[in-house]
Amino acid sequence: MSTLTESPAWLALAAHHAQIKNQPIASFFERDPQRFTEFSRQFGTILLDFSKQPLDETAIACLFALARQQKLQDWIRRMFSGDRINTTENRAALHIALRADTPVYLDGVDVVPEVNAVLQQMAGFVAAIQDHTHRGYSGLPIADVVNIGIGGSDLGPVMVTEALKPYCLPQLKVHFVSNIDGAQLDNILRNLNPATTLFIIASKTFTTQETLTNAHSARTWFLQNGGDEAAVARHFVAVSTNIAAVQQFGIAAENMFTFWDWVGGRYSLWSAIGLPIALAIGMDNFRALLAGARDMDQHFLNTALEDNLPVLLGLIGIWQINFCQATSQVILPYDQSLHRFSAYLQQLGMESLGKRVTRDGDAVDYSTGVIVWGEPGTNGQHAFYQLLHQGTQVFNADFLAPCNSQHPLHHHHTMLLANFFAQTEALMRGKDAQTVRVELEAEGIPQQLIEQLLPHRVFPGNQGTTSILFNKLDPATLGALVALYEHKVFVQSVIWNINPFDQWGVELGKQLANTILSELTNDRSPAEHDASTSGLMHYFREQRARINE
Ligand SMILES: O=P(O)(O)OC[C@H]1O[C@](O)(CO)[C@@H](O)[C@@H]1O
Repeated sequence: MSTLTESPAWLALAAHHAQIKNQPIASFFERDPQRFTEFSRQFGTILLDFSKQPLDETAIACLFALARQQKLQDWIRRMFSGDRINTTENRAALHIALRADTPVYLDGVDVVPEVNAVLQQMAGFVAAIQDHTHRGYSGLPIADVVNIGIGGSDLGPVMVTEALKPYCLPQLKVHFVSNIDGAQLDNILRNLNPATTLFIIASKTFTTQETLTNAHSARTWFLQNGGDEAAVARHFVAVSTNIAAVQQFGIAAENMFTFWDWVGGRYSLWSAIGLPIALAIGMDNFRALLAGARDMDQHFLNTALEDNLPVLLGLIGIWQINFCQATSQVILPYDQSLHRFSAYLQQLGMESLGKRVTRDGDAVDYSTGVIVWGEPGTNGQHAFYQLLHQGTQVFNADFLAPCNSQHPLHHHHTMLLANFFAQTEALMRGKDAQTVRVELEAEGIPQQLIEQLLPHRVFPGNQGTTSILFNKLDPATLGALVALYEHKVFVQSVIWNINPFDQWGVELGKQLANTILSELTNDRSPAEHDASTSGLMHYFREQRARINE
């Protein structure tokens, strides 16, 4: 047994869970008419309601005791003060400095001036594109921006530009290419004019196979369709921490926006990786996004655990995963503009928390990160909610929605929210056999058929959900929501004693892909592969040869 699972706070939680696990969530409401007020918290315009979670006051108190036992507040302070808490890479995790307006120190040096200098550089570039000072090689204004990046160099910018569509400036279209599958790049390029297209090559390391391959193909397309080498500088900029690799690619230092090794890829949308966001929504709105995140940072740093939204969200997840045995976290935004939000949180959660050893390298004997998934409501209702209502999996669900839409179809928004509220109520209450029987009898269904149908029409309910309502999905609110989830992930990492800032698990597949690629391209006989991999490679070669005949 690990020190965590044998610790007093963990054992108290386990014992309390055994006591209350058979009490329906609905019964907590019957016993406590004030439950909604007591089990919800507000920060700014964000309301977090966890009253529909399967826990009571004692459970919450035990969770706070666990947080204290794991020294959560110390860890929060360590992150904010630039300690090298990413120990396997010997790096700080200072994404909070990207949105700070007071000094943040790394090794005794305030990093905020450097951050501001890059923000200034971004502002100048955004203004030059917008006011047409920066034009394409033929003198026409830039009309399309193509961001080439993957993972954290793609998901954040895509998610935010989609979420903030109402704030996007009409004269510029921003496109995203991430996949090594050439279909994505080809589909975008075939509709673009090189003379009016700007490429942003976004890669923290500038070594990522997908991004560099797409970047080279984009440059070839540019050169073959009217651009020349001298024009590349006007049409290609890079965002990276790796100046040497950027220059080697052929992009001059003055066309590069930098960031720092203390910014994890999945925490980087606030840095120059956010350049496509700033081009899409304008620099003022980008700064509002940063300000919203900063407000959440200050809330996280300075608020007592009991009223701290990221702490609460993280601890609810701990209760669900480690005590209720939830195996997935479903993110259900009732807002179509948040349609990439769960994909974004998937990288944030699964790269950060998909760890099997503690900070000290000992194997864990408790669950850590779970699968993160989801789609916007109401689409999900007609696709996978069946499993949520009547399947056998234990999951934790976050429902999110703005109280006010940004479109004029207000009655749609009321219907959308009615569905949100109905689903969380249905997941909690379920429908018992007696209710089903009465309904079927009222429909005049014969008794024998009622008995047959009954088990299929019963909903067990008692599924925990957290509801997050906010006033409107404006840049500041989105910034606060993303920071809320970043810090939630950090809270869970502290409880589990794992490092959320590395991602060694992505390396093995990359190494093997390089070996296999050279075997496939050079038609070399495969090295030591298993029979399945060799068989697949052989089959692929044969089939490809056949198509090319
Ligand atoms: O920005 P880069 O260095 O191209 O990396 C892209 C992504 O690849 C990963 O390293 C995973 O392979 C992510 O962590 C990262 O966001």
